[in-house]
Amino acid sequence: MSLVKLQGTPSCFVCGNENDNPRSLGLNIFWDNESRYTFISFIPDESWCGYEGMVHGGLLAAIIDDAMAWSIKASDDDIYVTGKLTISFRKEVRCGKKYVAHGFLERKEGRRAYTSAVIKDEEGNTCVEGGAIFIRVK
Ligand SMILES: CCCCCCCC/C=C\CCCCCCCC(=O)SCCNC(=O)CCNC(=O)[C@H](O)C(C)(C)COP(=O)(O)OP(=O)(O)OC[C@H]1O[C@@H](n2cnc3c(N)ncnc32)[C@H](O)[C@@H]1OP(=O)(O)O
Repeated sequence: MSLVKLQGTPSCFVCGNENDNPRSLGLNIFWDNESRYTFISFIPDESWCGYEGMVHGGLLAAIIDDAMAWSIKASDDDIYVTGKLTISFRKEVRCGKKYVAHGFLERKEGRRAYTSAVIKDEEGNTCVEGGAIFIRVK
């Protein structure tokens, strides 16, 4: 496995930088050309919570969305937007613990790109599963 750091989008809530977006989570996105997975590792802090100590599901959806978007972007210069996002929260994600999100491009059909993603904890348990249909913008 050889991970390459992707550039991110400066203004992005997930992968931006604090100069362009002070509210960005500022997460780094990596790409493995062998497995064709994206990798986003993160340790949520208390400001990410909904219920105390439990990370907000909407925020996890944003990370999953980005992990999948970059699995397309890693090999395609076209612009895609999220058309449909599905998500299953299998196990709670806790503040202060380490997690990794992976995104994967399953296939393309016409203007659609079908993707999947997971968030796992350090023990390898799947906490969140996601899927999306991205649409290539004309
Ligand atoms: C200096 C550095 C610069 C670097 C730059 C790097 C670039 C960045 C790269 C990577 C970063 C990624 C980080 C971001 C990640 C987050 C992404 C988001 O959150 S995006 C925001 C949320 N999404 C929206 O706001 C979409 C809003 N919706 C729309 O705009 C339209 O509805 C759109 C474009 C999706 C479709 O509209 P139509 O009019 O163009 O096309 P129609 O004819 O409706 O659909 C085209 C095909 O797509 C299917 N389709 C459309 N919507 C669908 C849906 N919801 N589910 C399934 N299929 C759908 C249709 O059935 C049709 O399929 P048939 O061609 O007939 O086979």
